[in-house]
Amino acid sequence: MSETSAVPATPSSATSPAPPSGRRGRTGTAALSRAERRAIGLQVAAALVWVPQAGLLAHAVAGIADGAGMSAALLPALGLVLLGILRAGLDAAGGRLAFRFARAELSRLRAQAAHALMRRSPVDAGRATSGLAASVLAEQAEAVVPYLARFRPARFKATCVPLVLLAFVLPVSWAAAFVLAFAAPFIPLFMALIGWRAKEASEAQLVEVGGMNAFLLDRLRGLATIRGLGAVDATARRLRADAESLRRRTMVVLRIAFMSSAVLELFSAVAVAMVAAYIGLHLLGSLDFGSWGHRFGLGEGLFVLLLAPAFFDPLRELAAAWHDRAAGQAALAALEQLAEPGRPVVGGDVPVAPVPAGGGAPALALESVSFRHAGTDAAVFDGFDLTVAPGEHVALFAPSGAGKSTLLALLAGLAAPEAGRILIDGEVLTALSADRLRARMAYIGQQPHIFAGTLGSNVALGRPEVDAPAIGVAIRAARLERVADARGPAPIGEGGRGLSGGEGLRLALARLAAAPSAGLILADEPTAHLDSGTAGEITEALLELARGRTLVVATHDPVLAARMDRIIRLAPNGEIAP
Ligand SMILES: Nc1ncnc2c1ncn2[C@@H]1O[C@H](COP(=O)(O)OP(=O)(O)OP(=O)(O)O)[C@@H](O)[C@H]1O
Repeated sequence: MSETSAVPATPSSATSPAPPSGRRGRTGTAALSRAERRAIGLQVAAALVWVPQAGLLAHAVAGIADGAGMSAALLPALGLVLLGILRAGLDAAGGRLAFRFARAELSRLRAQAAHALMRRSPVDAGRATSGLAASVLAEQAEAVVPYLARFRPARFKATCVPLVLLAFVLPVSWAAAFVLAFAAPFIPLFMALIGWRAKEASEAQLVEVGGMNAFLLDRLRGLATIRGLGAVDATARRLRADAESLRRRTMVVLRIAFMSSAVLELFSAVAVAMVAAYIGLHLLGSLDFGSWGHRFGLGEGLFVLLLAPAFFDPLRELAAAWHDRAAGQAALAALEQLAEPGRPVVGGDVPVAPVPAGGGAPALALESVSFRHAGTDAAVFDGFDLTVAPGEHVALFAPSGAGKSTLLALLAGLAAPEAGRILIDGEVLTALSADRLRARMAYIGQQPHIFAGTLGSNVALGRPEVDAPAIGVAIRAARLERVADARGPAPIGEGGRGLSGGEGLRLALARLAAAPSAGLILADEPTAHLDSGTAGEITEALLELARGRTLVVATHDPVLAARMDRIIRLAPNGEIAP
């Protein structure tokens, strides 16, 4: 644990997204919701308006051909226009509804994944890297919208609209219906075959995009180290190779998408041409079969001919949206993976009211605590016991890897012990009590995270009760006045760029100073990597702030340890050394 900072640890802040509704499965898009059903229903209705339109058109042309004159076509033309307006309206309304539904669903899935990420323990090594999480949540997740707004309505239209049109063609000519019905299954068949390849290619492409984003973000963060090691060229080469590989994968996805539409166009063009040839020959009297024993006229023939291309329209639409399916499903899978619960922090769901100052210094007790990190066999603690009196200052003094940071994480409820109990002020740390108890703690990590912003905003961290005078007091308590005077309102760079290590730690102490309700301070090696003079100043400031509070400090610094009331020596196997 290294990036948490000295703030009262309240993961379930007011800004946390609500827990997922559980209305559906985790990526739950299998069943249709009411909003989606309505959107699809409107789009299907819009497609079916073509049936009366085709009927009117065929009737008007047949009338003109029979010598009824242009005036007989006026009424059908008016009907055609009105139906056209209705069709456009239904289509637009259905499209808008589907888009709105898709955006709402995407927000829900994003909130669900963000919630799961937030709930995942910082000691869980399986947690997605921040680059990957940012890439999935911000970029890849967008592929869910065309999948829900375009592909799914298109799939429903492709299953029901052709059947309805067939029901209108069949009474006129079973031969024309047969040609359409025969050609139709080839299209989904070939598209499915191509689709499997498309899905694979699209998933590989998404993995590549995610990997490249994660790589880029990590390298940007470590730019100074890369420069220091003279690895700029190697990093640039790797990035270029990644970009080239991504280009190749994108081309594969596009090639497959083009191929699927070519297959569709081929089958639909052949089928429509066959229907047209059949109708023409039938009208000329050269082909007598296929019309239930009677010869259909120009009107009926034209009606069937107009329905034939419309029969393939939904399939064409499905083919156009086919690529959305692969990308959308891959994005849903990525979001689902982010939403995996993993190893959660204890609690994290219970809203906590602000804790009034002066709650007192709590006592601590660990009773037979056992813990091992996920994916490791060796237990860091096995039946570990410890008690700390209220207001006591203790040092966890141990060599590297003995479990000091893990112990602090357990005390903060950032991970649950496998066995045993942790009591804070006599209250067992459980999912129900953790948020409340955490609101009385402050945590100073080895490298406090510093956000891009002013010094003051970094001290306040959005806490409404930390106003300008409180920030001033906190800055003085942490002995940061010199930095504050020099900086004024100038922003600090992200990650503390422009601040020294000691100043960064003092900023963490200022955050602590602005949290008077935190009766328990957990500090993880606050003097590590500092020169002895700065370490001494940090020690003094910490001790001053910890007056009247319980303090647990993990350290290998004998000078800091000597200033505590008690030193607890941890052996490398996580036991208290004699
Ligand atoms: N997230 C993690 N996943 C798996 N193993 C971990 C994880 N964090 C720590 N460990 C392992 O658990 C053991 C205790 O680690 P911990 O960080 O608590 O030690 P520490 O005493 O704080 O060390 P240091 O002084 O170097 O910070 C080590 O063997 C470490 O390799």
